[in-house]
Amino acid sequence: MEPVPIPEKLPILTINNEVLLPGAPMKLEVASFTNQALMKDVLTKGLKVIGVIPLKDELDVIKKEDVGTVALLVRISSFNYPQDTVIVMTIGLCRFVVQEVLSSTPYPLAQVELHKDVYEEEINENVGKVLENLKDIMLPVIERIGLLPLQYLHHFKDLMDNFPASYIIDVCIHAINASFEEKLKILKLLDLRERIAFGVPLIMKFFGNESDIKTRLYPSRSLPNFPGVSVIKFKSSQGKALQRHLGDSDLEDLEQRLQKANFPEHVSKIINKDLEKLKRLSPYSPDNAVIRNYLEFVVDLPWSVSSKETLDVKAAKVLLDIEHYGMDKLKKRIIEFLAVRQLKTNVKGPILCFIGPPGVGKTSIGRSIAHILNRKFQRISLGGVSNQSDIRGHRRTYIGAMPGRILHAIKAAGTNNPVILLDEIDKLGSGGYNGDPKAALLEVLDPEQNMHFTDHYLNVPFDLSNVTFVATANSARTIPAPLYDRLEVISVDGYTSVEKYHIAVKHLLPKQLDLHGLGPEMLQLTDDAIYKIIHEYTKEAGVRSLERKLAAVCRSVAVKVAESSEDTLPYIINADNIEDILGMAPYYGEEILTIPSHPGVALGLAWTGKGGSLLVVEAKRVPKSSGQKAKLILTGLLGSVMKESAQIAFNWVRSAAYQYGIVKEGNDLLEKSDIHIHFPEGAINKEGPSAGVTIATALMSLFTGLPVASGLAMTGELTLQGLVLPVGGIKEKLMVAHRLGMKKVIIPFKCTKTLADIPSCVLDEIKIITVKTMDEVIETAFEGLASASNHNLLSSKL
Ligand SMILES: Nc1ncnc2c1ncn2[C@@H]1O[C@H](COP(=O)(O)OP(=O)(O)OP(=O)(O)O)[C@@H](O)[C@H]1O
Repeated sequence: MEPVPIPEKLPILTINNEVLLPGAPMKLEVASFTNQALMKDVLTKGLKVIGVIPLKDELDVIKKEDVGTVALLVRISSFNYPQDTVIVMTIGLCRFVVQEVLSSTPYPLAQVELHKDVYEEEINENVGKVLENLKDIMLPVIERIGLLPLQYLHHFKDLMDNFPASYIIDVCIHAINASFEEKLKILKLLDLRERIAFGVPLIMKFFGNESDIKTRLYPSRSLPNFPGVSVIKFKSSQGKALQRHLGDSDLEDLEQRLQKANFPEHVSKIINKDLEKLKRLSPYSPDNAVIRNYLEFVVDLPWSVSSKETLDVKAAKVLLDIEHYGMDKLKKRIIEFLAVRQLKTNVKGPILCFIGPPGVGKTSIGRSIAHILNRKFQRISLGGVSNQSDIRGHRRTYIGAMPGRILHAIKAAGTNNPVILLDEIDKLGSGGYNGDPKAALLEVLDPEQNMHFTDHYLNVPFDLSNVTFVATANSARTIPAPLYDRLEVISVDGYTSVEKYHIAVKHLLPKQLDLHGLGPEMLQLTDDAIYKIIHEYTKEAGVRSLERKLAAVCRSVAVKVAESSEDTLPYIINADNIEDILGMAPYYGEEILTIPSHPGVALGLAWTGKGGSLLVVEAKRVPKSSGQKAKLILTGLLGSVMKESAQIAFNWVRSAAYQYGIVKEGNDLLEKSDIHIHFPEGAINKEGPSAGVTIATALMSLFTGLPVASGLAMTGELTLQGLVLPVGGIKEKLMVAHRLGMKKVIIPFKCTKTLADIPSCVLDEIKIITVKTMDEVIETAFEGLASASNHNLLSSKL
């Protein structure tokens, strides 16, 4: 085998908290920008050696006289999931000293001088003896405590024989896992005698029993002196021996694993071909790492490993109740889904898709399904995935090619029948330059096709028909239509304060106490403290922020418990002292918003993927510019549908103005001044038709000068005829109205049936008024004043 040429100009990889010593193997994770740039060049130019310099601080730069180690690159693997990472397997060859830094971008390049250690025939007999003894002592210890990875241990003795004896001290220091500072000092000591004098005590300290090891190391004299040490030469062929050994041992290991794996027939053929090719390739060929990574991925895939499914519907009910509070409708549907599976095992059931706001337990219900079925669970986040290759992998011809997320998840699960949760399916990006991810996902979800799913990287079909897919989304509106067709959508609603309280007490708090090593004997939260967190510290449909706040309380109390004596326990957190931990309540007094004191203001209810929210509508007359026509001005980051519904509401009011006595016959509202309608929280996108009735009510209030009844909110689409059409998200809207203490809510008549889903505590406290027309809305909003029969009364107010 050819010796490795070591150039005088070396590209430099910098590392922190670690030191690569000559003779020692090391796995380096390359993350920094400059190091990644270097690895790119290594891959494209096929470099075999680089320089590695340890830096104390990430921000340090390399300079003249720095000492580093020439590193032989044994293997490079790259991953882009879950994030871009390159892992490099290296072995230190010899020390070098930087003579000049030639450039620093995109990565440092330095003129170096290789350090020639003293060795061989000229080495003093005493030094040689010490090193030999050290080797004899260290070998069994290294073997016993597993200080080196198994595959290196195997050839450790051979390596020691092949390497210059001067490396023994370096390898031993590496093996005893000395501190960063100690290793750095060893690296910088260019004189072998000094290295031995500094290193041997460290090794003795590691063994603990100093006197014994000292006599074994130095049988003839108490301390060595090192006369006669002179120059030695580094033989690069010695590095080769090391590389060869490492390469072979890995290959043998891989071959054995491939033989043991239970591949389907069509896969075995391809694997054998690749394995033969790998054996023929030089270890320096860039193809070597590519084929090796591929084979390692293939062998790790669970071709024939599956979990044994246990399904007992009765037990499933109990488990669902233990793991989740409430969610009755959802639990019922899951039980039906499971019951069908129990009766007909090979059924290609629907793909359940849980739709609801963040933090309502969609992911954790998916985990429970896996638990019930006794299968492994994996979650794939589809948010922002815009390339087909994310799902289906890259072809192996690309540098840094990777399998797709589906096979990654299968590999991580270790079984071929896990439950895979496709999270945020509504956030799937639309086709990138590399193909549409939707098409790939459709194939994954299609029971007719997914038994032959072909990932581009794997390049042979993998059977996905045993995988149970479950999906989640925040809103059904944005799920691509072809995918929506394959899903059975189940909505998971937000929680009322009472439900949140029970979830906190039964699930979130015990979980957080456990995670922080606390028990109820150390920390107790009173009910009013929990309600205060729910009402004043969080504003959400789910319970994610609530869980975070409870974690913050546990963290803070954990510190106090650690510092205090037992007689001060338990810490009782109540509504008064919670501010000491969580700071001022951010949503304190939010209900004040719900009192529209000025004419021209009305309160609507909106619904987004994040849950329900209050929508304030403000209308005002403003002087028009002279000589210009009066106009309608709309502001508040509105989508096109919302702009249109504002136009409809305005024109309805315009046409009904005479009937309501707002203008005299033949006059128009838009004659004298501009009308400005604004939707506060102007930085938040607003879209949809459901604000129609609210806008019309705000305008009626403006033109009549009558404030809208207090504690009233509304939702409904308005037509030009003045009809009120049904809208979505009624449950979420009523929940937010309840949270904010609203007394009355107007909803379209056609939404009456959705009231069956609303918790009784909400219906008990809010009066629901169902309407078919805008006239009925006005009747309620102005408490009877605004009906046509009050024509004259209104006219007199103008
Ligand atoms: N009904 C419930 N009973 C017990 N715990 C719950 C319930 N609902 C939510 N949780 C807990 O709330 C936390 C957040 O839930 P999870 O992560 O499943 O929300 P999600 O709906 O998947 O949110 P996202 O859409 O943001 O992914 C988890 O710790 C979960 O266990």
